[in-house]
Amino acid sequence: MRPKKDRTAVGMPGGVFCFEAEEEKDMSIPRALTIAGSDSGGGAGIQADLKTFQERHVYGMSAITAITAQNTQGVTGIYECSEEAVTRQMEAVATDIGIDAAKTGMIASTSIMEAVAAQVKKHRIHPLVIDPVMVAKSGSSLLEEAARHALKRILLPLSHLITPNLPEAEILVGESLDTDEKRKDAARRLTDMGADAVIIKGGHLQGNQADDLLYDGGNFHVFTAPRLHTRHTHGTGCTFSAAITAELAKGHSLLEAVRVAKAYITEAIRHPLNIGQGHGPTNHFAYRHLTVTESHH
Ligand SMILES: Nc1ncnc2c1ncn2[C@@H]1O[C@H](COP(=O)(O)OP(=O)(O)O)[C@@H](O)[C@H]1O
Ligand SMILES: Cc1ncc(COP(=O)(O)OP(=O)(O)O)c(N)n1
Repeated sequence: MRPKKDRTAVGMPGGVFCFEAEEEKDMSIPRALTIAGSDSGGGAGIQADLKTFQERHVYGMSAITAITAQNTQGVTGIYECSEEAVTRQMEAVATDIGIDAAKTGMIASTSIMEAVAAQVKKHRIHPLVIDPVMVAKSGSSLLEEAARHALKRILLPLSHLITPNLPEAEILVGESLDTDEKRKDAARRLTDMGADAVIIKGGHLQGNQADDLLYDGGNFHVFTAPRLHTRHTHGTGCTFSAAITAELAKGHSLLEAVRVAKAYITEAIRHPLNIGQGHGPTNHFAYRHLTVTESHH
């Protein structure tokens, strides 16, 4: 929710920066907040989220929950922020700038989840996308074991959309999800636990497709894409949930937001940057290139 008092902004008419000092304008650029961990390698977490917001033409803000020392090969250190630090970051942006949509990423402990939930309620932050980050693809745990239940109890009921990957969905419902029917049932159960909608991502599926299953509380929708054969998939989940959040911040429907986000992440994986020696990051320039090319035809 945005604060009621007048805001001022430097404008971006037509996507071009404009430095008009004499007249302060409210250009109403959508604003999105990411509440997540920092990835020093720039591939996942806060960095992926802010890059995605920027590419989707949304003003990005951050509340950092933890600092990770991380690169394309793995995580070598995790330094959690205090509850007060997280609270103050959220309070600062909510009371001044305003938030049209927010997402969470790595929130490692129950106490930080509680601090985040208190701010979400206090400032009526909505829509909220919960990416229930548990384990990095490199294998490092990003969520304390004890906090898995807290995630269901504290964050899930606040979510407009929860975006588990397959292993995360299996942990949340406590069983293996090796068929379409089981995945559908899991999605229904996650909405019963309090999420408005659920998308079980298909990046970890076997086979030639990376299809994502969305349950919007009433109907199922499948967002399809061919599986791209690359090891450069660091930050795919963060990028995808950030793209959904950006489109929701613009006021788009959930279905439209997921449609755009699926196209964005598919292109970001299709054109790897080949950065680092391990699992390289998604390419945030790829979709821009695609849309520019499209507009010339
Ligand atoms: N190899 C791939 N080819 C095409 N799409 C992929 C691939 N890996 C992941 N995706 C897509 O990226 C998004 C993030 O999914 P996933 O990788 O499962 O999340 P996470 O990073 O949380 O494990 C989903 O839309 C998924 O279908
Ligand atoms: C700081 C931080 N947050 C989240 C993740 C997990 O990112 P994800 O998009 O799920 O992709 P992988 O890193 O698992 O490839 C992270 N690694 N670091």
